[in-house]
Amino acid sequence: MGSFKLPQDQHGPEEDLNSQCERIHFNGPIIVGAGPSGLAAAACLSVHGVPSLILERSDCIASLWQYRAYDRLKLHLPKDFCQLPFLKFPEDYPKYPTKHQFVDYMESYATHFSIRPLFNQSVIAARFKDGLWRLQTAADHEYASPWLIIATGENAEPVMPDIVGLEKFGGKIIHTSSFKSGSEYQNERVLVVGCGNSGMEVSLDLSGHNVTPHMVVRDTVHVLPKEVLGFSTFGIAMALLKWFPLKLVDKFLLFAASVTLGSTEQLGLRRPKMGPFELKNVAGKTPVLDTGALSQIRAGKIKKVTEGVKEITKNGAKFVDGQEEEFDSIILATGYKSNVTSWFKRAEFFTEKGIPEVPFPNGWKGENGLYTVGFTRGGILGTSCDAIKVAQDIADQWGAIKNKQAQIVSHSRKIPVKRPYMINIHFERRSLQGWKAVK
Ligand SMILES: Cc1cc2nc3c(=O)[nH]c(=O)nc-3n(C[C@H](O)[C@H](O)[C@H](O)COP(=O)(O)OP(=O)(O)OC[C@H]3O[C@@H](n4cnc5c(N)ncnc54)[C@H](O)[C@@H]3O)c2cc1C
Ligand SMILES: NC(=O)C1=CN([C@@H]2O[C@H](COP(=O)(O)OP(=O)(O)OC[C@H]3O[C@@H](n4cnc5c(N)ncnc54)[C@H](OP(=O)(O)O)[C@@H]3O)[C@@H](O)[C@H]2O)C=CC1
Ligand SMILES: O=C(O)C(=O)Cc1c[nH]c2ccccc12
Repeated sequence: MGSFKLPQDQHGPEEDLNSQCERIHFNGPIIVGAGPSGLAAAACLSVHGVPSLILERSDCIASLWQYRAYDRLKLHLPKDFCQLPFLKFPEDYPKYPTKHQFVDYMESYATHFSIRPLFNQSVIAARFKDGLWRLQTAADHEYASPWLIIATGENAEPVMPDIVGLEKFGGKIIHTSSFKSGSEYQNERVLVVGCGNSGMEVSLDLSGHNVTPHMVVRDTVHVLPKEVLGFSTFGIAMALLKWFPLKLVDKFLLFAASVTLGSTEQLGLRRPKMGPFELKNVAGKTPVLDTGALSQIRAGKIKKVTEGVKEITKNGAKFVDGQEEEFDSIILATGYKSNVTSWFKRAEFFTEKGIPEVPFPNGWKGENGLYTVGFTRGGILGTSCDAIKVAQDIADQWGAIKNKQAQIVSHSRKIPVKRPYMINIHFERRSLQGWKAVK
């Protein structure tokens, strides 16, 4: 059962979140977010016979993949590492499914497990009161449940950089989450800020559409081949990690990268001191898996801007190295961030960046029925690990509650029960007047 505390307000004001809103009580866990993590959590729970309710801010599942991903996006890890628990990708899918195939898979996943999220329910506040998590949505509903599973993801909001003069720019500025295709930029002069997987692939896409983008590389970056001798680099790393320490695996990957890609340093892409997988674990910085951008940089079809942007002007940018260029459009490939701290004010569980303070593999469980899925820095593979553990943990409590309730009904007498069960029963009896129940 872990560390259970007496029910008390953990955060938020003493008074109700919003006394005017419609109040809905759900007996099973409430999941926030209908991306891969929320769906995996719901599916794993349903396998244990535990009902769950998903609240999703968007109007569809997997909104990151449906609305905020560019046209040419494919999984850059092989499909074996990106499938969700209990349902494999279709046999005929390619090794690296397209975003459309991934979305189709997730639609089938939701259908298979009868997952029907409530859409247009953006959670804007959460607090724990009287043994229950209470969630307020922008749609003026308040939901209550003994369990809260946060599955809003590491990529909930775009990071907008604080670059001097950005507001003065006369052309178009977008974040990569709104980028669809280089075809919309033909013959334009484009600045891409950032050189992670998004910046590299957007630059590559632009270079295929008669654009020679300038890509800002302000710091160090690890670029790895997507595959070595036909085997995915990620797969190789996972296999080696079963036997060898992380640092040694990183050394091997860097050797493989130098053999297959040549020296990236010579192209002006300096490598961080820390190895690629260690850096991903420690700082969440994903190495770039090269899908072709490197050869375009080598060929001069993607121009690198080292040291960064000093200032954006009305017509272009001034760079730290003193150069100045004119641009028609700026694409911010500056990454994403969690939004948890904006609605969940529980400082001791999440870092200020909105990811669990305790790193993977132990960040999935908090106190008082709080859980997270998908904040692992390990992509969809990490999501699956979390979802299985969270569901098992809740299923154990659920089973115990159901047993106790059955005993109470059959014996019609007061049975001494441990606190969590008591709270559930206490809650059902006393605190729910005026709340609608969802079955
Ligand atoms: C472009 C891109 C490509 C990627 N490719 C891969 C890959 O190939 N392999 C891999 O393993 N990982 C990849 N990742 C990592 C990626 O984060 C995961 O693949 C996956 O989408 C994470 O799932 P998630 O459910 O945790 O988060 P998300 O997919 O972001 O889903 C979270 C959901 O929560 C909703 N939400 C957010 N805030 C609220 C709120 N307050 N109230 C209600 N709902 C809310 C969102 O609308 C969203 O639907 C990629 C990431 C990006 C950005
Ligand atoms: N095909 C796939 O599967 C893809 C997967 N992804 C995944 O999505 C996630 C997000 O990737 P991505 O969108 O690339 O974001 P990342 O966070 O990985 O990269 C952001 C980039 O922007 C740079 N940056 C941030 N602020 C500034 C600034 N003010 N000036 C200059 N540069 C700046 C960062 O530099 P610095 O490092 O110095 O901070 C970094 O190069 C990753 O996990 C990635 O792997 C993304 C695209 C495709
Ligand atoms: O693509 C992503 O964003 C991921 O998080 C997947 C991922 C997890 N660990 C990695 C290590 C190297 C490259 C990608 C990933």
